[in-house]
Amino acid sequence: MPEQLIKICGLTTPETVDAAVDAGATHIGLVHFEKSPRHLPLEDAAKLRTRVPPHVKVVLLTVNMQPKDTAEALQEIQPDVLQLHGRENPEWLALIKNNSKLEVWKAIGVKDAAALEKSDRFADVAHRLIYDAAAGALPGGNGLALDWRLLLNHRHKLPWGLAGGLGPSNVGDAIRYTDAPLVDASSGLESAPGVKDTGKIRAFCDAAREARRAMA
Ligand SMILES: O=C(O)c1ccccc1N[C@@H]1O[C@H](COP(=O)(O)O)[C@@H](O)[C@H]1O
Repeated sequence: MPEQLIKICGLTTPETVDAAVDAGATHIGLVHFEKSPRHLPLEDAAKLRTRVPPHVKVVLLTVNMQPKDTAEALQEIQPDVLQLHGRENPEWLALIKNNSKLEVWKAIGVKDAAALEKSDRFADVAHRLIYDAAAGALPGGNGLALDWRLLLNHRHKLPWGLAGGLGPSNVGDAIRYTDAPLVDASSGLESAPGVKDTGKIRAFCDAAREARRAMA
């Protein structure tokens, strides 16, 4: 049975990082994007990063960040993965991929089948695509789900993950319906914007693993 990959994103406190690790998240996400309620200054992100054991991967999420600032963030936080969640183009990803050992993930806002097809242009320059709802008030983290039916007949050219509006009550359906190898959640695990709920983190991880187990 393949391991269900689970990313808990937008963690901002030591308690919630520990809760995600204890609940069995495979990836934890730190957001460095000032407009987000989950934004972490570099110094705070670097401190949280040190709590994460080596078997859990740290994903740094940025949005349209300039190369110089990106280099500084990578140097300070030393993530395992860089998730680009804005309008970054394939050339920009190629530059990062060719100049570092980082895994590079590209978020794709999926509003229709054409958007999904267009994501193929990242096939050679990303290690994974994260399919999210199209941008709302923020480029992501809006709690909006994409139309999962769009994913059903798509031929994935590289590893992928499902994000957008996932929480404890729908992650099982999402996995059963789309067979997503990785599920990624943020606002659905909060009691208020930017405030993660450790009970929801645990329930999300349990539900995701249970759905995968039942499909084996
Ligand atoms: O979480 C944010 O604030 C955020 C800001 C800018 C870009 C992406 C952001 N979050 C990511 O968006 C998806 C979906 O989030 P949600 O579960 O619908 O809240 C996920 O990858 C978040 O990490």
